[in-house]
Order: sequence, then C-alpha cells, then structure tokens
Amino acid sequence: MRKRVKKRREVGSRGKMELEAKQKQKQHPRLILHNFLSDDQCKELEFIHKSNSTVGYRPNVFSTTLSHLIATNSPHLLLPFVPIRETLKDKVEDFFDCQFDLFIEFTGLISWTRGASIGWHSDDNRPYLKQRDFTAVCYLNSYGRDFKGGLFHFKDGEPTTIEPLAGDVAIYTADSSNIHSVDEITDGERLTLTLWFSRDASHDEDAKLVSLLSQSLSHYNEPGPCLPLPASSNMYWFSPGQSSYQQFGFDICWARLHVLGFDVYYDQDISCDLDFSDLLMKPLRLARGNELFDQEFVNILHALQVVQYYCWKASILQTSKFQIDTGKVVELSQSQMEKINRLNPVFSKDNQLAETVLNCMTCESGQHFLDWANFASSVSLWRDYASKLHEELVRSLPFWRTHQSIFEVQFNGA
Ligand SMILES: O=C(O)CCC(=O)C(=O)O
Ligand SMILES: [Fe+2]
Repeated sequence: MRKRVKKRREVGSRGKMELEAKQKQKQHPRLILHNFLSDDQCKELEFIHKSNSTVGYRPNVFSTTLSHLIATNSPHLLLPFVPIRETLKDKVEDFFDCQFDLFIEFTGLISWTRGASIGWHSDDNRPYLKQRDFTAVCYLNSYGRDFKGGLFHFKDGEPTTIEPLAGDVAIYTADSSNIHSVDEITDGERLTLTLWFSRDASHDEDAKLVSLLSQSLSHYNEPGPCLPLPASSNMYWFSPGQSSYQQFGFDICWARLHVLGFDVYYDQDISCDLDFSDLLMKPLRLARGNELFDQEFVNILHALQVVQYYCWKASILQTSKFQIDTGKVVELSQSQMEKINRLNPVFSKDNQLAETVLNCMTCESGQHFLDWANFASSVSLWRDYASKLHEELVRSLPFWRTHQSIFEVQFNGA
C-alpha cells in the first residue's frame, strides 16, 4: 500500500463548507459537489458513450468501460477521463481523510433508459463487490431536460433525494451507511460517469489498463488516428426481456444512428448468410431521406463516432463559416433505397422499441435538421480530434508504464 503524502491545501470558504458538511455527516458519510464538471466535459463524455457503448449488465442499461475502449481500438478516448479520475480520487481521499492512497477499482460511463431502475442497496452488497470502499457518481445530463424519472434517494440522512444535474457529483461510502436507490426512468437516457474506489491494490484498475495498453503498444505507433473496431455483435444487440439473441430487439449502433435520422448504405451486396459481426465491420455510407453522403466510413462504429461528434459540436459548427461542398451529397437511386430497406430488418426487429429505448429528449425538435456542409467538416474535425488525443496517448504511455498508473503527464512547452 502506498502511504499517502498529504497535499497542502488552502481551506477557503469552499473548503470550510466541505469540512462542516463532513462533521454533520459522520453517520452517513457523503458529499455532493455542484458544477464539478464543465458542460463541455459532460458533452465530451456523452459523445464517447453514445458512440462506444455496449448493452449493459442490467435491463435497459448501457455501459462504456475503459477496457472496452481499448479493445475496440479507441484507446485515445481514455484521455478525457484522466484529469477527472485524478481530481475525483483526490476529493475522495481528502473528504474521507484517507491515510493511504486509494485505487480506482472501476471507471465507466453508464446510461439508464426507459424502464431501468434500482431498489435500495449498498454498492458493496455482493461478496465479489466487497473491495469497493467509496463511490463517485458524476451526473452528465439533467433530470427533466434529458430524462424523466431517475431521481436518486438515500434511505437515511441528508440529502434524501438528489435531482441529477449535469456537472454535479455524489460521493459516498459503498457500505451500508449509504443505502440508496434510483427511481425508474420513464423517458430519455440518464447518463453518469461512475467510479468506485478501493483500498485494495489488487483491484487497481490502472494496472490492468496499462497492461492492456502495453499489449497493443506497437500498433499505436502507426501514423494517423485510431479507427474504431467493433466488438462482437452480441455486445451491441439489445434484446427485450429474456428473448433470444437477434430474433427480437435491435443493434444499438444502428439504432443510435436511426433515432438521429440516419440510414446505413452498403455498396456491396450483402448475402443473407453473412455473419452479423462481419456486417458491423463492413465499409458503409450514411443516408438521410433521399440523400446519400458520398464518403465511405470504415465500419459502423466509425460512422457512429463521426455522427456523435457532429452532435457534440453542432452548436459551434452552426456559427462557423465552412465551405459548402455539395459534391459530397448525391441523390439516392430507387435501387439504393430498396437496398437500405432490405437490410434494415437485419439491424432491427422492432424500430418502435429502438425509438422508445434510445430516444433523445433534447434531439426531438431538431432531429430532422442536418447541415451536410457542417457534417462534412465534422468528418475531418473528428479526425483532428482523434489524432490529437492519440498523440497525447503515445507520449503519456511510457510514463504510465513506468508508474503502472494513469495520470495527466505535463509536457514542457506543450
Ligand atoms: O446512477 C446513480 O445515481 C446511482 C447508480 C447506482 O446506485 C449504482 O450503479 O449502484
Ligand atoms: Fe448504487
């Protein structure tokens, strides 16, 4: 165990308030921080989740873990988590007066959609969860605006109820002094960044992540940004209830494109006996209504990352003066439209279910609006964004490997 070297801190008015809260809450040790994350940090994590999530561990729940980002060739997307993880760990260690460094046991983006809920529980309530000592839940979107239902409750002590608000964080011990529940989500998608902390070094997430990153190290040195590589198709298949795989339900990558008004178009003929996992890897183009965006994406995850990047940056792009390149959009022919319609049922057995589960409350009004010129510019802006993070990853990784720990590396003159 590493002895914790206490950092010197100024106890300003914010620090004083935290101390008072600490004394009042000895029985139910917990801390609520407001505006811990900026709006743009929340939006960036939302972009990562909506373009990389898999079906989760509970019904109607989706998750994006850091090891999954590495496994799908998007390790550079770990970078936005790094400063947040570090600051949160400091907050938890300070608030709970930890004498030794804690370990981050798990970091994940978790979204709950219509029908998801959890009753009274503590976060260490299973034998295999006993290593969890503290929880931090960062809210990345807001109650009422982005989803309905989904209020958080503590069984005892104050506050009794938390209305999730983008940027706020709830921190509490994972034991039975903080029994809590979450109301059922009735509309939209409720998104959090959830971390668990442990005193037990054998549950250190960083060591596992550094080892995974090291295994693919030679690969990262290749030029250009990392292009995403889909995981096995069952990780993206949403099945209602206990129904069997791919007879009911839908593919969530396709569904996330569909709720934003996009279709996927495959140039080559897709044979009926093609394995669904192979289909996710095939190059494709995006269509909308009777228009085809005439640029190939290497696979469905690549297309989804660019679309979600566009959604994240749409408000900024609206005001920029990008050159309109109408050459990139062509009219779909009748046979191309038929091809799209023939393939859609492979991705979704139930479009209405897909729309109910993954509907976006704030997108509804603007769903049918898309500026192709801005979209075209976000294809290259996405590449610049990914390349920059990738460079940072390649520069940081040697330090992470030396220290077996993931932290923000400060480069002189950078
Ligand atoms: O998302 C939340 O507010 C809490 C979720 C929770 O209780 C859990 O994942 O254990
Ligand atoms: Fe919990």
